[in-house]
Amino acid sequence: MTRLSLDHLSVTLRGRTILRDISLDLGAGEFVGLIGPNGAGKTTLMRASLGLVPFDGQSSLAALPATDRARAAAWMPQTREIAWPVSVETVIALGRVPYLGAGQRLSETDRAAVEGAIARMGLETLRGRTATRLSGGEQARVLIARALAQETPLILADEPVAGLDPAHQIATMQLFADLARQGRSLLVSLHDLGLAVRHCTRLVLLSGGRIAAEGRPADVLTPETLRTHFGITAHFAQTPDGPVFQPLAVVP
Ligand SMILES: Nc1ncnc2c1ncn2[C@@H]1O[C@H](COP(=O)(O)OP(=O)(O)OP(=O)(O)O)[C@@H](O)[C@H]1O
Repeated sequence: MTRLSLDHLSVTLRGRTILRDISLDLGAGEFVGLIGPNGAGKTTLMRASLGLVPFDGQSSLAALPATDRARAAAWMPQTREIAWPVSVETVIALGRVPYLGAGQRLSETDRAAVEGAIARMGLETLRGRTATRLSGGEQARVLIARALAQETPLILADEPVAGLDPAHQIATMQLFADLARQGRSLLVSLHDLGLAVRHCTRLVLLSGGRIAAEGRPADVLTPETLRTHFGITAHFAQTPDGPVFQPLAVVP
């Protein structure tokens, strides 16, 4: 089952071509890591997929009416700003808005989704706190919980683990991998290639606005790819604890 289908998608902003001819399908059960150097076009690709920036070509998601889109995909943007000084619980409950009629209160189902998201992100002790007064990493976890509460088949997240401490980074990546195993689909941009290699089912490498490589993590992060697109060398080994990836040096 395809959850997102991009067909020859291109984006031009202020006369500059940012993305060229991107075709990509995301199926049920896939946890796809979108990787690439700064400015490669990762954010733009996710925003265009959602219909948040104009594009040429096709996005199955952007083609949906707004309410259907909000029930099909949850979006966690890179900017973590929470605008209003409301409780953590209230921010997370905003994930249920796509299911509520005008003025309608949360149903039992909505409340269960909010509770599930709070538990999954370990936010029980923060639920009553004012969201704007949390640390950056805590706010990020609240916004991931809001996306989880939306209970969509597809989640798009822009650098969701940036700024989280190691335990929460690993826990969040494991949670995403679990969601994929349960049949959900995730498209997540990541700079931490070590986490990407360990947890993603597929990597898509964007470079210069094009897909430069895609496939199983070990097949994408070759020495040649790392040198050409990231300008680094790295140590990459299969170990009894799973794949281990460590960037080593910048290529002169
Ligand atoms: N509104 C805009 N107008 C003009 N150029 C833009 C606009 N938004 C993004 N760009 C440019 O598009 C390119 C891709 O940006 P994008 O944010 O998609 O990259 P990214 O891969 O997510 O980068 P990073 O890893 O640094 O977050 C950059 O060169 C950026 O300057």
